[in-house]
Amino acid sequence: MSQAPVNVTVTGAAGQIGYALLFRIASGQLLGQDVPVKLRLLEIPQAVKAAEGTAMELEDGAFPLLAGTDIFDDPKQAFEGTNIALLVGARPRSKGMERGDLLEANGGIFKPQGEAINAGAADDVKVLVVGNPANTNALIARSHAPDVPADRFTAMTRLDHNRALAQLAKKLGVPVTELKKVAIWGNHSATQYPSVQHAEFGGKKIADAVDQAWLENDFIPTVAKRGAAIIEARGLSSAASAASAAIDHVYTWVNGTPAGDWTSAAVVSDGSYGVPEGLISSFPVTAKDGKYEIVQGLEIDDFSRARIDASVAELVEERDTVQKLGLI
Ligand SMILES: NC(=O)C1=CN([C@@H]2O[C@H](COP(=O)(O)OP(=O)(O)OC[C@H]3O[C@@H](n4cnc5c(N)ncnc54)[C@H](O)[C@@H]3O)[C@@H](O)[C@H]2O)C=CC1
Ligand SMILES: O=C([O-])CC(=O)C(=O)O
Repeated sequence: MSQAPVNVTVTGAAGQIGYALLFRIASGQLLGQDVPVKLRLLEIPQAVKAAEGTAMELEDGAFPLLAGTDIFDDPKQAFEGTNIALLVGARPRSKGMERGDLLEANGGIFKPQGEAINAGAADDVKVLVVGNPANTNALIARSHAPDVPADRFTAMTRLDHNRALAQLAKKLGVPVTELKKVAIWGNHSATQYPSVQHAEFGGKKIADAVDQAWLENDFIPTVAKRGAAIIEARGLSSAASAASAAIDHVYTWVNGTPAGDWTSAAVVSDGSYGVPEGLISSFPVTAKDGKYEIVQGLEIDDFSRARIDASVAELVEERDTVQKLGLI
């Protein structure tokens, strides 16, 4: 360990995603095998004891890159000096509950966390919001962190991106590594638009290899409703796959996307593709020098346009709701 440890704050550390995520961070998969990390866990007071148990197990892992684990129940302390903030803690959706129902319940969590990030995080802080409704929770946190550059606030649609890759690989009978330029647009919700308009496999266009009916009736709904299908099957929402996607999102943010490909992340819109400025919407993005950037100049066909607009309309609605609730 030659360099100083990177401070990584994880909220909801005693939850199911936390349990899958922390050990992968400690093993070096978040930032790289030569980067020591210090964990700062945030939980609500009732769950601090459980977080302490997880911290004991982290200790028992004897991870060479783990420089220590601290536990807090106060966001101000948890985000002090943090370089990477993973905002996981929220109330998960239970059977039959829609994301809209969660806005009010979760909004209150993300305001104080945004304020704490603004007050105490390191200058280079990068924030990933996982807790649902992730895009709008990120919007709330960001609106209470006016001193932090807008491009440091992101929400997770990498799980949707990975789900799309998996479905396409299965359909086409190719490994996921062959697939390029798949994109998730819009909200991390059932309205999201998983797009293959520009996607390729082995140099060929995916849109030419699958029929439109399969895309519309099978692929898009399967990816967009996968979260609900996992809840139906497991009785609990996705956890290990969500943790894995959070690792991918941050690793890519820090280490970059490969040439000739992109990934998907919800980032603050600059007005690109008609998405209102300031909304946190998923786009195809590249990462370079520690920055995510929206891929520019893509031609958007009519089918894609309608799907993007529908999901963005939902984001506008969520924004208007939290505005009315005084959360932004
Ligand atoms: N963006 C995405 O792709 C995905 C998002 N999710 C979302 O991630 C969130 C977490 O999921 P799970 O770990 O399964 O939930 P969980 O219920 O197992 O854990 C949530 C944890 O957050 C803690 N918590 C609640 N309020 C907090 C606060 N104010 N500060 C710190 N911690 C707090 C709880 O005590 C609990 O330990 C949910 O909102 C879920 O819907 C889940 C899967 C995918
Ligand atoms: O649907 C949920 O609540 C969990 C989630 O976000 C997902 O699995 O994509």
